[in-house]
Amino acid sequence: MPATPRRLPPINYDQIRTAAAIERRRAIDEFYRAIYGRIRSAVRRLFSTLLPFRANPRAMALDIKICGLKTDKALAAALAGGASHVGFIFFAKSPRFIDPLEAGRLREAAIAKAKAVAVTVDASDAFLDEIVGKMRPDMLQLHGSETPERLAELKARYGLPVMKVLPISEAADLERIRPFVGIADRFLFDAKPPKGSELPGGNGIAFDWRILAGLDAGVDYMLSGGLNAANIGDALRLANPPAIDISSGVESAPGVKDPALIEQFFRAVRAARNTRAA
Ligand SMILES: O=C(O)c1ccccc1N[C@@H]1O[C@H](COP(=O)(O)O)[C@@H](O)[C@H]1O
Repeated sequence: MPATPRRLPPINYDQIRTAAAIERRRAIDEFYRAIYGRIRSAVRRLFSTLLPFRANPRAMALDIKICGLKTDKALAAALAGGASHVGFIFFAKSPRFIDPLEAGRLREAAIAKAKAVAVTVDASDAFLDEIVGKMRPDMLQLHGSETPERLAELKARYGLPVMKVLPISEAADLERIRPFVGIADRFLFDAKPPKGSELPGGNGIAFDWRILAGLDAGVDYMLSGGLNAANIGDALRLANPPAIDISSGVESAPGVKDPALIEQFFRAVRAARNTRAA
């Protein structure tokens, strides 16, 4: 009997096309993986070269807040000097108190130049509503005994960043940062007010800046309290803060800002920073 010719299985072109497509995809993936790997190592090499320059983020920018502004001239001097923040005081007993509507008028000049900060002390919701509505601050400074819960409440209510003030006189006072970490957007360290003072801030009193030298570099804060043109060099050298805040040090009398003193303060800051950079 003649052998029945063996029939070859039909060619499955779909299978061949699929296998070729898979192979092509694999080759393309391989190619991109190799390129991606090279780019990643190049970027890593670049960053490790730059790392020493990133080691001290505080060596770069310095925010400067001029606080307790009440006049166009003082505000103009603060902006001309390069203030990053301008502060308005909403504490009735302060000689720097300003009406929210007037602060709202003044702050217009600062738009796109400096952040406008509303300084409040254990203010009620009603007063804060008025301040936020009339002045439209970029940030709230809480200079009273506000709790972390109150901070969270205010952040949710107004959608604004909050700066919590902590009075400092000894290293142990820095422990009070803890409950506010992750809630406060920034801290402001001020001296404790003298006994009997009606003002929680704006007293022109400094604390020992060396206390801040060992602070974790991740803590963002403003150094405040008794700063002036004569001592700012020492303050920057001893604490190396990311930001500074000044009020009575640029006044000719309580609540009276002096544009010439504001200019002099900025000059002193620049001189101190140039000396340190040299
Ligand atoms: O300045 C005030 O009158 C004031 C009132 C209530 C709360 C805070 C106040 N001022 C803040 O304190 C700092 C430090 O002031 P200084 O430089 O020691 O005079 C000031 O910048 C305000 O943030």
